[in-house]
Amino acid sequence: MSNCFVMKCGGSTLAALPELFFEDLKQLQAEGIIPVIVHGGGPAISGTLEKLGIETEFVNGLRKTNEAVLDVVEMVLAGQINKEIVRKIQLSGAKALGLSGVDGHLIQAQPVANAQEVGLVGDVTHVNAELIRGIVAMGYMPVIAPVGIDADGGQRYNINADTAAGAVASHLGVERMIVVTDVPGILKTVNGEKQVLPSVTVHEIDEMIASGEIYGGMIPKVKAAVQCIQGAVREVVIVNGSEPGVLSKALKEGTIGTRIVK
Ligand SMILES: Nc1ncnc2c1ncn2[C@@H]1O[C@H](COP(=O)(O)OP(=O)(O)O)[C@@H](O)[C@H]1O
Ligand SMILES: CC(=O)N[C@@H](CCC(=O)OP(=O)(O)O)C(=O)O
Repeated sequence: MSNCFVMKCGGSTLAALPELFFEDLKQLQAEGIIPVIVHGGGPAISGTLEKLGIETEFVNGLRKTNEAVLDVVEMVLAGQINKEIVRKIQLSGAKALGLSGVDGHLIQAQPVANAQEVGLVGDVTHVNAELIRGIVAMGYMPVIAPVGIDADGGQRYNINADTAAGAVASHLGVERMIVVTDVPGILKTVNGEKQVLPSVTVHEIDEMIASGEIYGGMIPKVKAAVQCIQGAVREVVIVNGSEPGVLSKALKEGTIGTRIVK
């Protein structure tokens, strides 16, 4: 789908996204550059778990998930956050349709390799790209919450939103994925100062993970990016959502954020 791009919107930045961000989305759609949105919501999930007195813990960036945690993940991601994003897009005047990976078997998943450690966390095995194409053809922006379902339809899985977005981008065959977060790109300390890297290679990413310069929530982003660009996706750009006109700049000018290229 050469006219589509996948945008992953992180929980870290959702509350800070200015009205202009949604107007930018609408403008892109009007120009025929169609966003397919996959969102996170990690901080909101943690907040609700805390209110409910349910303990939460991360192992290598993945939330340890049991059935009680999964209920909250689904409620917050597919309910609260998904509808909040849909409302904001609709307020900008564009058409959006929210759904989770469960709807129409949109994101099929299986347990991750370290399921014994993290529980009901999923890896994506299949994406119902036809459904996404159908929604886009009807003039709606798909807004996808990263809850997956197994092939039988009996088991839900919590999927890291970066991983889910990367899988959607790969299965859809888009050229670009934009990862919207709360930092202006991948930062590296040069002469004692943090600088945004305009672009990085897979080799540099490996080095930065090994040295600890890429850590925490940036790890699933770069891993999803590296996996994506092995296939049809040409580049992944990491940008800060609160910067004005960030999407247009990333898509049309290429002058913002960090680009991860083949
Ligand atoms: N090298 C790096 N450059 C920039 N941010 C980094 C780096 N390594 C780790 N991070 C962290 O990754 C965070 C973004 O990931 P995360 O908090 O999971 O965001 P999101 O909710 O958008 O997925 C940044 O706020 C920063 O703390
Ligand atoms: C397995 C796993 O860790 N799932 C994530 C899903 C949400 C997410 O990834 O949100 P961000 O993009 O805001 O980090 C979680 O439970 O927090």
